[in-house]
Amino acid sequence: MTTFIDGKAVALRVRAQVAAEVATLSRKPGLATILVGDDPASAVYVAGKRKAVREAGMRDLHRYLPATVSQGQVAAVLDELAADPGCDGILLQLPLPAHLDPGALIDRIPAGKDVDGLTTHSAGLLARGENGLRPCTPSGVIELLASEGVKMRGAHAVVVGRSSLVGHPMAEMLLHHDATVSVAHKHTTDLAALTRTADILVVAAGVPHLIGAEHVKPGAAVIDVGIHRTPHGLTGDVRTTELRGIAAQVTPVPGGVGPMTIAMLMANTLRAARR
Ligand SMILES: NC(=O)C1=CN([C@@H]2O[C@H](COP(=O)(O)OP(=O)(O)OC[C@H]3O[C@@H](n4cnc5c(N)ncnc54)[C@H](OP(=O)(O)O)[C@@H]3O)[C@@H](O)[C@H]2O)C=CC1
Ligand SMILES: Nc1nc(=O)c2c([nH]1)NC[C@@H]1CN(c3ccc(C(=O)N[C@@H](CCC(=O)O)C(=O)O)cc3)C=[N+]21
Repeated sequence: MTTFIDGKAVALRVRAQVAAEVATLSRKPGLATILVGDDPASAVYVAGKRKAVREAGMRDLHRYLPATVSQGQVAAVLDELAADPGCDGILLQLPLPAHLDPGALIDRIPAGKDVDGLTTHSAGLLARGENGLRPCTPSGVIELLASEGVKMRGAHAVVVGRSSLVGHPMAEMLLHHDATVSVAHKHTTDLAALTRTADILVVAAGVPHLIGAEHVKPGAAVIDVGIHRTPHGLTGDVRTTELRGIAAQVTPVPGGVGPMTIAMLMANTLRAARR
């Protein structure tokens, strides 16, 4: 039996809880999403985040900047939001146009407002296992595993991908939950041999349909982070239908990790506002 994990349902639960707590606050938390340029996928994601902000009873402090904006102009917007006491969280949507330096811009976000968990400061707190704001997508994956009762302690977790947005923080968080963690990337020599040893397999490679039946140990939990827009709709990095009867749990795309990313962003914004 293979369970399809309903990320949308778990996400709605998290968001309802955040909204209930927001309703008790004397001041509404404010989240600033910053969208630079006209990448259509980014526009969809930011629209989803803004809708969640409104539904949580928070203030939407969205900023749009044209693709031609300079590094200095983006920095000025970030500095203004950093100084604004009504702004509790700042999210700079990635990817940025190629002439901008994302690392330098992200690091202008004060640690207390870093609801995306992507600054050098937040990454350092995660590496040291200290309290801080954590990246939303890997937090959402941990939440999904916990909600399904998947045991992390002592499990062999394999993370495919090592980006600072997903794979790397994912591996660190699984390590903090006492999993034994392996991280695969483009130079991994035999991907299938490694992934077949995984009790928990998190795939964030950005390669459509990379992972199939030949990569999965019977009884494993398989989490598909990948998102790709095709003429036939959204698809992930995992050939999910092949895993029926093999994996114990799999996440669908859409309706798996994506909605959790947005839910954890709401949770992080509430946390940032409380501090
Ligand atoms: N559902 C959600 O909420 C989110 C979904 N995503 C999606 O997740 C995917 C990954 O995103 P992101 O981490 O930003 O992507 P990146 O392109 O930044 O990173 C991809 C990682 O996968 C590794 N990789 C690529 N090809 C292979 C391969 N054939 N075998 C093993 N490893 C490989 C790369 O290795 P190397 O380091 O060697 O180059 C790299 O570390 C994308 O599809 C993205 O759209 C992203 C964020 C949130
Ligand atoms: N600074 C930054 N922070 C991010 O968190 C960030 C980012 N940049 N860049 C791009 C990725 C991608 N991402 C997603 C968010 C929601 C869905 C989501 O809601 N997906 C729905 C489908 C929505 C749809 O696309 O129609 C689902 O999977 O069911 C997906 C992906 C956040 N990212």
